[in-house]
Amino acid sequence: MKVEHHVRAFEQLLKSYDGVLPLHRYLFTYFKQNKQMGSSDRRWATRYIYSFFRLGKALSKLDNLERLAIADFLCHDTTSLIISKYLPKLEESISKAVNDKITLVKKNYPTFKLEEVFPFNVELSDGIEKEDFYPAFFVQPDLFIRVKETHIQAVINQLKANEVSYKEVSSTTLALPNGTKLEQVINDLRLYQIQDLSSQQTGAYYEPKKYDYWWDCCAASGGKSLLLHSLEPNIELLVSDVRENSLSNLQERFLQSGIKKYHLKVIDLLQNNDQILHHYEFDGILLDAPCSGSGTWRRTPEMLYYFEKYKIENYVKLQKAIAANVVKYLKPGKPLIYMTCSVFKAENEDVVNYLVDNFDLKLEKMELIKGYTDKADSMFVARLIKQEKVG
Ligand SMILES: C[S@@+](CC[C@H](N)C(=O)[O-])C[C@H]1O[C@@H](n2cnc3c(N)ncnc32)[C@H](O)[C@@H]1O
Repeated sequence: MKVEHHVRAFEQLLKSYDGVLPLHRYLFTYFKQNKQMGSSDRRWATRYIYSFFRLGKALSKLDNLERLAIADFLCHDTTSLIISKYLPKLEESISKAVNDKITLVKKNYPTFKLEEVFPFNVELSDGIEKEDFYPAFFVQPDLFIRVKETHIQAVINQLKANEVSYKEVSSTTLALPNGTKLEQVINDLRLYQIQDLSSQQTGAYYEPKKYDYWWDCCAASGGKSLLLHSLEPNIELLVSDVRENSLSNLQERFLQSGIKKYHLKVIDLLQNNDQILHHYEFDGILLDAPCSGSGTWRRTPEMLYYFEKYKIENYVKLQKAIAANVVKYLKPGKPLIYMTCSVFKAENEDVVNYLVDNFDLKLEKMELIKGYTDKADSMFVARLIKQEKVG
């Protein structure tokens, strides 16, 4: 295959994509419409476009193909026709560690600035080390599954039988190579849940008790609810979201997991919901808020290229409004678990401070879970306790 062929396929794809749809969904339709592309074409085009976006806005004055070669060099340990043609001097270093490759790129392109990979001049949450955070964008995260402790050996046996490599992260978590077709390997869907490591780790903040009544108020397809349920199956649970189709996915997943007893409502938390909820009082609320998703952009690197800073403020408004609307349904002494998959302080600590300043809430603990050191997403989680009324 000729390099010109690779170049043409990449350029056409880049020109046609505008950042509106998530890239993986766009590619699915694009390849369907471009049936002349064989499986090898599709594989290379996918690799190149993802590599390209992982470079964010770094070296933006260079020609796109040279940028692509640099990006592909940083993201992969096997070479490509584009690297051979546009970056021959670095090709022999392809298998070096990412940080060594970054040093080489800096030496050859003195204008290369790592901070332009994540080009948002915005304060990050406490504890993020930029020297680890930025290079992580060149490394594809793993696929994580959550498994019941009692089932983990059965899952491992099936992975071994199918020669799928895995890492045991904990007694309930396995890391697998991204792109593993799990449904072809493990036929019993009840045995595992796909859930990022950092999402799983938020569970340490929930602390549900037997017979509690919990509300997952931005439940989407139920990832956090399923985690909550695995921590304490004897709870009553209300799940809600503004998007009805997400809740259909949730129903499907709950069914597969054998969970039959729960309440489900479509609720828009920007509206007054006293009519529907006036008699509710919860022992715990999970608020996994809509957010920029900046902690997950290693999986969706197109966002490094297309996200616009002004949107952060819109998310913050949404987060504050939703939180304000749910706190009143929490019993005194009980926790609101505020979560985002953002690394921006404005969506994390600043929202928590707003909640503490404006409502009867006391911060018990909060943390930015740094997935970038574990080939995972990053998540923020805070546990806030509603104060007992005095007098
Ligand atoms: C980060 S996602 C939740 C993910 C989910 N908890 C999980 O673990 O898979 C945020 C959710 O908030 C929902 N949302 C956005 N605006 C909302 C609103 N006004 N009222 C209720 N839910 C809303 C979105 O539909 C989305 O499903």
